[in-house]
Amino acid sequence: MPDLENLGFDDMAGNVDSAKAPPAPSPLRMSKFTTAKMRILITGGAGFIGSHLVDRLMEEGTNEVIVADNFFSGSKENLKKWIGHPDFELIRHDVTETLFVEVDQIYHLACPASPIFYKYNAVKTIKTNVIGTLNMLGLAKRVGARILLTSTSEVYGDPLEHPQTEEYWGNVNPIGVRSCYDEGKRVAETLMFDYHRQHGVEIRVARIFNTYGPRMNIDDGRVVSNFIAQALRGETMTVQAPGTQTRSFCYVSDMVDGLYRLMNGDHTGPINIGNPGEFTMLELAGLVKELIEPSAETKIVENTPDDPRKRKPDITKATKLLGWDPKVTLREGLPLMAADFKERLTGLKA
Ligand SMILES: O=C(O)[C@H]1O[C@H](OP(=O)(O)OP(=O)(O)OC[C@H]2O[C@@H](n3ccc(=O)[nH]c3=O)[C@H](O)[C@@H]2O)[C@H](O)[C@@H](O)[C@@H]1O
Repeated sequence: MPDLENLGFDDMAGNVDSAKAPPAPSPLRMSKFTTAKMRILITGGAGFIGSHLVDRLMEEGTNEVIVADNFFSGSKENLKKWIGHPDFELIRHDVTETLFVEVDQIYHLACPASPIFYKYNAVKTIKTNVIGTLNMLGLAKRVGARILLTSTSEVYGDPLEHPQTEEYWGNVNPIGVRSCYDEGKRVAETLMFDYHRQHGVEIRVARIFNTYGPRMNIDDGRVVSNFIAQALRGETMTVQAPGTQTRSFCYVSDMVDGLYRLMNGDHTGPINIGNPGEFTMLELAGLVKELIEPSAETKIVENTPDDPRKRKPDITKATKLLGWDPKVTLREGLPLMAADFKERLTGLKA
């Protein structure tokens, strides 16, 4: 039996004994704690998943939300309904620089997530993952905040185990073109557990699997957004060879619910959050044709290096420890995303 506590994993009951008591919030924050709203920082909150999380937290009405985003891939447009709200603040900030705010919780999402975007400036991507996570952990330690990292299924690399459980250590190329992201997130996870063991910081680590839904950048470059945009523009859908590689697609509202439950539950993780429905890229293209644009055609194009051949989360832990399971099927979610893309592409909605 491995020493789970020293590995940083939850035991089967999902508990990790901290080596230390968590750092205490500042006296001012403490004094207001029972009366003030929960103050929550979301790094990357102007992005696709981040902005949906902002909606969820703002709609509760019991939170103050601060978004820090450098707008590399995120957009103010995603947050426009909250700008000017007294409980909402938007800061143009790059997480590779330190940030001083007094908060109770930190959702640390900031990082470009589409392969095209994260490979564009690989050095910046790894700095974001390493220095950005160090900065946010330093903040969490100083103010006694609980911090949640959105890690990724990419920590499993091109997996040799299928489906992937949280105990699988992965098969990752440390020097490839994707390494800035997948190795970057692996280091970020290490930093989270080191701050937890050494300094008692309260951590939560989610491993996010492919997520889709309204508000994704139309030219984001990921497969669901590409296929839908191509189908709606009358272009041919580009299936990267061989087309039999698989992914499991989670609708964004399910993802946000999983992150929220993880943050507010008692388990550090890492916990897989994803929809275990598994599809080949050819099947996905077939669904887009069937559900969105019957005239859409597909063509096979060249793939990129180190593309994982298969990916599917084992969500036993999320179900058991968080009471979470995804509700929206791909058949239900694709038309919802297509409706949003259609509105934006035809300019009906600014
Ligand atoms: O969500 C995840 O778990 C991770 O997956 C993504 O990486 P990837 O799965 O490669 O995402 P896509 O770029 O959407 O590619 C998925 C598959 O679709 C294929 N693809 C992509 C684009 C396209 O036009 N056509 C196409 O067939 C790719 O070859 C790949 O096999 C992102 O890198 C990460 O942000 C994220 O953490």
